[in-house]
Amino acid sequence: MVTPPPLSVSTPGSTPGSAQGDAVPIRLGTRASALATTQSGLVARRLEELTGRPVELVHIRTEGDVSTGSLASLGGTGVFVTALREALLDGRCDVAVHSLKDLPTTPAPDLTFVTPEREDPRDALCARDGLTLTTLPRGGRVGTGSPRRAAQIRAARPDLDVVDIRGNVGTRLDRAIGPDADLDAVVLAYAGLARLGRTEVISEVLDVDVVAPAPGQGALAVEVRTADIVSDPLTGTGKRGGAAPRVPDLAEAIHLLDHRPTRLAVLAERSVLARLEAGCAAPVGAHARVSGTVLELRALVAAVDGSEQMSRSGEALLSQDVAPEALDDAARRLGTSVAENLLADGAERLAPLSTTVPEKA
Ligand SMILES: NCc1[nH]cc(CCC(=O)O)c1CC(=O)O
Repeated sequence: MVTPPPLSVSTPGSTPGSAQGDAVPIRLGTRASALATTQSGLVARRLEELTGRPVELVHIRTEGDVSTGSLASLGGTGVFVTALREALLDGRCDVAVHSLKDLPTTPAPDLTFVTPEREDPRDALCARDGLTLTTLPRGGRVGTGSPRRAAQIRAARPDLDVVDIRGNVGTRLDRAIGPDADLDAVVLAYAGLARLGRTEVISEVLDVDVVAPAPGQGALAVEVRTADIVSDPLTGTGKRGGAAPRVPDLAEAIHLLDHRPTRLAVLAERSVLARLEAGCAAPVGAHARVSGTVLELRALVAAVDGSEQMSRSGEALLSQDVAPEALDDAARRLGTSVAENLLADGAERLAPLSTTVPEKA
């Protein structure tokens, strides 16, 4: 993927062997929610281990945090992401950590991200009294802000009343298991609960064949300025104006954070979304995994009312003797072809795939 620059670049304020306190700190941009700061904290620890430099967290407020409108009405694409990317591009931070599923599939100019090893990508039912999707009472109320989850819950249990909810993980959990709970259950990503240390609230981890996860769910994207990690082969310096990157050993650390099987799986999943021209608020699920030398993918489009679903699967052989870029291309082609099969089946009839609601300024 990226070529690490030479390691022995000297920087003002950091001589080799100097104490960590003298080293140029890495500034890591993060949203302020509990989940975001937890995820950023995990990446910050790894970066400190890999570089020996201190990592400073820089808090950035995004539209997704400020708005109280429903997630679907926000239009999905990029609500949690734009402000972090602006902070990276204007130099307020050097690294940004996103939940990959919140990242639009359109590449961001001048930015590059890697994906550390993914958590369990499945969704989790958090119900009162340990109830499961099969034991919830008839007409039970289940909260989710996600059209994808709503569609698949309704398809599995047409009698349930699916309620649109918003808020951070803690707020949503309170609706089902708090003292003032007004719902029987909520559906959340397993990964978010695991990172927050809250898996005890889960009453059932939903099988991917019952509720297909969001493309990229459970994975993090660690994003940097491309110029900071692509070195000029002649001078060993960053490409931007020939200047050395502000943090010289960031490139190698970023390279080491990348987990190839995760990267291939999420590339395939996100290529489904890209080919369908669907946003993260569309009722589209995709789950890919590397099994031996095979990349397996299943993708689904669902009618939000639960009346119908279409799914298609495919696999790609991962030859060992090709360049990483060729494997990336194979993963993308797999996602594209599975999406084209869904379109050929008439998936567009089931759901409006592209969200046309513009982002608020
Ligand atoms: N859209 C909010 C969001 N973005 C990422 C996660 C969970 C962590 C992940 O999927 O990696 C969540 C919360 C949820 O869906 O329950």
